[in-house]
Amino acid sequence: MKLALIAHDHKKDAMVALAAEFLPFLRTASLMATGTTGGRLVAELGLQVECLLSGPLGGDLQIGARLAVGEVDAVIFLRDPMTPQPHEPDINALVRACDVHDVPCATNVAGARLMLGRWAAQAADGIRG
Ligand SMILES: O=C(CO)COP(=O)(O)O
Repeated sequence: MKLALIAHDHKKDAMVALAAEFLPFLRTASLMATGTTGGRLVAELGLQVECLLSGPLGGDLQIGARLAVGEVDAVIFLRDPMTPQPHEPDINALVRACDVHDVPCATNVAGARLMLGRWAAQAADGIRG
């Protein structure tokens, strides 16, 4: 499973808590993230994460480009709906790329829990054989 993880500043604590909740599964996944989000996941949870550019510097676009060529299976993008972002066009481009390529995209914790819960259970079933 190739997962992209992205969180706006006010959602970064929630992303770290979510990742902690699903740590065993996430350790088995191939992770990429925008720069600051990824840095926190590495520093606070010891996850292996390919850290791309920070979102405002083009990280969302990098993830969108990777997704367009089949290198991303799902996106968890904890957006902050209350704060205007200078790179709003990049954010929209990434979410649009998910829709164009029919890649699952959770934009809040509840949706992300549903996705991760299902995949974690599938992975556990696979391990049980
Ligand atoms: O701005 C972001 C996504 O649009 C997130 O970027 P950072 O993870 O670098 O803060």
